[in-house]
Amino acid sequence: MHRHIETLQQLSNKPERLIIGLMSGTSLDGLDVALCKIHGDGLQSKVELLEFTTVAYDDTYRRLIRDIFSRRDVDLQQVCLLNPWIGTLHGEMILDCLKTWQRQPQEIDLIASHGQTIFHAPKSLHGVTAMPNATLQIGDGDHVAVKTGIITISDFRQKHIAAGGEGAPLAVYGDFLIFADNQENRVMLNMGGIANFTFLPASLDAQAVFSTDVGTGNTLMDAYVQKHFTPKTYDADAAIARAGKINPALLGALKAHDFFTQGFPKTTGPELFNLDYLARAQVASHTQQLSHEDVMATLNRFSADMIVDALNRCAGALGEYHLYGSGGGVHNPLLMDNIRSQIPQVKVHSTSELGINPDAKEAVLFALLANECVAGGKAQFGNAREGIPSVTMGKISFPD
Ligand SMILES: Nc1ncnc2c1ncn2[C@@H]1O[C@H](COP(=O)(O)OP(=O)(O)OP(=O)(O)O)[C@@H](O)[C@H]1O
Ligand SMILES: CC(=O)N[C@H]1[C@@H]2OC[C@@H](O2)[C@@H](O)[C@@H]1O[C@H](C)C(=O)O
Repeated sequence: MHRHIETLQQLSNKPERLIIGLMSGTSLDGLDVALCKIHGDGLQSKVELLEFTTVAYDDTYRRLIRDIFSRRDVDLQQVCLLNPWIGTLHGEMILDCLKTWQRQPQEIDLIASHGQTIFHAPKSLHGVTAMPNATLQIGDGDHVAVKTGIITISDFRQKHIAAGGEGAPLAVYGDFLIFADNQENRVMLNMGGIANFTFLPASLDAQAVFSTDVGTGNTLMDAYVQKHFTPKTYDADAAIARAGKINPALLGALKAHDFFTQGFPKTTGPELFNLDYLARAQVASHTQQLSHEDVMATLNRFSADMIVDALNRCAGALGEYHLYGSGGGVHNPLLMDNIRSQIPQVKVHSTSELGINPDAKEAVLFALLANECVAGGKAQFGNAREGIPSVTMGKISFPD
């Protein structure tokens, strides 16, 4: 037997595994690195988050990715070059984290690498009937494995698409395993660049669990700040949005898109929600002259309203529920106020109350998916129903 296959077999029999989960999202703020101790698998999984860091990307990384990110007219050579380059860079970042945490690479059982999404094209976006749902993450896993010497599991989204999903949101798989609770209905709301939520019924009925993207989290606000408030990259503590007033005409125009009337589950990205989207809404609502502050106040409210709208549209299925927030959006106080004030009946918490740092949740999710890949595969998510197929995700890369 190949020694790495033997290692995998031993790993799968261990009571607990040390897994580094990585997430690099649409905000391009940095690489989230979560060192997790995962005990067991499937619905018996228990996660202890031992360490968490976001390694900030420098301007070069941001510029190189922005040149190709969610754009249809890219230099294909650059995409090809960035694929191994990002893999190696992420590997180096992990080695730096391990040094800081005073850990040796040999102690780590697995790396779970999401890679960098550069284009996400569900059918609802590309509209080409003969073509499937599609998504592309770069930062190849072989390069992460060779750089770190650690077996790496990567490219989780392709299996989901192959089995009938849109390649996202995958949050449902991890959320169900570690946050489902038989005492309360829970909604796990993540607000990164894009906002999504997972519904976890107290019945623990896998058929009733679902997950969906709902629209923008921070992506439009970030893009607007980066364009008009350089060198700021986001609206820290909503200082800019708080100085402005919501413009109802622009808000209405932002909401007037078919994406919001489509049923759930659905996925989206900055391929749809970008500055062109905003510009079209400004033209349609004759609001091109608005102050930057008013635009920001309106964008903030837009994210909140579409999150609340999606929650309310699902309200029949949700019943009474507790909302647990995660992702960078929980640090935007105006966004949180705009959500809370519209659903006063709902108790709003942070995932930190469930033992997981809200900034780390998505990286932890990928560690759980890697754990399932080597040791699980038994949890059922509703028998391949649309959007949540019961499949094992990820590709395995050996370090040599
Ligand atoms: N103090 C703060 N005030 C306002 N916004 C904040 C603050 N801290 C973080 N954010 C927002 O959170 C964003 C980062 O969120 P996060 O890291 O969850 O995104 P991501 O993982 O890249 O996104 P996605 O998961 O959708 O791809 C920042 O770009 C910013 O908009
Ligand atoms: C294609 C892609 O990278 N999508 C991300 C993005 O960020 C949030 C939202 O859009 C979600 O659908 C997804 O990530 C999380 C981790 C998910 O799959 O659950």
